[in-house]
Amino acid sequence: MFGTNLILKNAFRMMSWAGSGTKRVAEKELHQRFSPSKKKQQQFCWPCPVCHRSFASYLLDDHIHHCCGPSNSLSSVFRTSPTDGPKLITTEPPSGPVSIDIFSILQSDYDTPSLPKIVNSENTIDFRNAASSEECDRPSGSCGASIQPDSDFQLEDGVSFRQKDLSVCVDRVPGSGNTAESSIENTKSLNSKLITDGLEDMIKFECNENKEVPVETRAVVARESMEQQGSAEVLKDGNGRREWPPPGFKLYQRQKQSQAKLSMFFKHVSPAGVESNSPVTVLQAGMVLFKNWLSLERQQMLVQESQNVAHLFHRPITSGGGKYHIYSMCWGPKWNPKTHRYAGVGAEQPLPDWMFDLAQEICCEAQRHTPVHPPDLKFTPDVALANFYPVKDKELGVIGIGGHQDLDDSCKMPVVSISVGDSMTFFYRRLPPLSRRKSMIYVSVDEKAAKNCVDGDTAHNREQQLILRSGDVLVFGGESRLIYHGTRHVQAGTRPPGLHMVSGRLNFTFRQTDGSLTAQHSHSSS
Ligand SMILES: O=C(O)CCC(=O)C(=O)O
Ligand SMILES: [Fe+2]
Repeated sequence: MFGTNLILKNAFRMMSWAGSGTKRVAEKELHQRFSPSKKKQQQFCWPCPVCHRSFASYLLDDHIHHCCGPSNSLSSVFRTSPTDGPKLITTEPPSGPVSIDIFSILQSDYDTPSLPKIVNSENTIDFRNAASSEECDRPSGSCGASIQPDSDFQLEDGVSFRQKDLSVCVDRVPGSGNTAESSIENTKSLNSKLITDGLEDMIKFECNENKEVPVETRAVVARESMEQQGSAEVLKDGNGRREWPPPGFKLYQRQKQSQAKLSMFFKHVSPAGVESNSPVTVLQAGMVLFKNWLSLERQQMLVQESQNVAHLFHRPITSGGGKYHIYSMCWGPKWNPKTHRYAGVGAEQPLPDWMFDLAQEICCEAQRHTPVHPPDLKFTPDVALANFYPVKDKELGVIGIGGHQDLDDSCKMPVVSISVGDSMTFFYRRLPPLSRRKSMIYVSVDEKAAKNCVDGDTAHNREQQLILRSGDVLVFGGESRLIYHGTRHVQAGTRPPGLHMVSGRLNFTFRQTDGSLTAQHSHSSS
């Protein structure tokens, strides 16, 4: 729509190991130069679900033990029952024991973030400064490596791995423009391929039939800026055994491990979410994240506004006739949950002025960082959609919104999204994945980009994930207005202690309809 080419040219840049010009530096020196300080290793923190203080991931387990007593007592911590209808939100401070769903934090299942693990077993992967990109979060700029399983497979985004290939992933610091230099110790003859993709560089070392990644291989990834350097080490035992699935990976469907099926195993094992430490991050053109932007007071005001209209929250109907596992309501034009259409006349619930002002203020701020709308226009939101995500519950099943594009409203204007309450993972891609493109109507900002993507999923279209916490604000417009996005796993007990709200997450999205009041709502089933 804005004539933007979404395909990153030269996304796959071939780098020959032998001819890459990578500086060979003595191993010891590499260690000193590229191993991040202890402080950096500790950068990635998780909040304790009970006291909400943050701890380095590897300390959290211990802390929870001290904070809540022995782990068996945690199992008796009560869960909140599913909230519904008018009882959606409480303005009363919680009394009695803090309500947490400790299992969703401590246990790793396919839609629950696994705590980062640093595995040092003999025959598997030893991450010098972080964990594998596929299994958990890494501190920004760090890297992880993994030896591939005993069969060929293809990642969802079309990157294929042959047996024994090695991959090393490094977070990119958004906006830095730096790409990684790579080398692999002990190995002179492996081809390496650099796959650059938004937030991440992945270096794939290709083995051929005669050459495989030798025992005790050290892959070193160097970056131009010292800040972003790191190293990862991959160890195999003398027999070359590897653990399958790799630590932290979960096979969620036991099927014949054909090449096609293997890719399914990797579907939900990508990091639980990229956590940005900086207050403002331009994630890609037209998409900006403001961390902890909204004061607790204004978050509480949004909770209160939702409380005032709690009776209007309903479970929207999916296109298949089922019900979403979330509760929604809409300020502005009346939105019909059955037809997924705005009624257009007679606002059922007018958008409060202060919320309008807030959305406009955020949009102006976003526009200062990246174009989220045409410069000659002003964002005048007339719709605010509130979604309430209860914590995961047996009855409701998996909570979240499946991948979709927001097509109901003016695509010239951005979507301004505010998160309040428990944290949740937000995933996005530039276009729907190939598998979904066959079954859904999708829209691309740029015809050419869509055409280029038609035959496969390029690394450029790789899924990215964010953890949206209470007070975080995300704006997507301009070139990112039609991102394919959705939400998954609410992290119970992660909301700020001062926020008087039951477990779960509230999300507010402000949009401008521009009279396009009959467009079909595009949510897929959750
Ligand atoms: O909850 C969120 O962060 C996203 C909600 C969303 O995508 C939508 O309402 O269309
Ligand atoms: Fe959406």
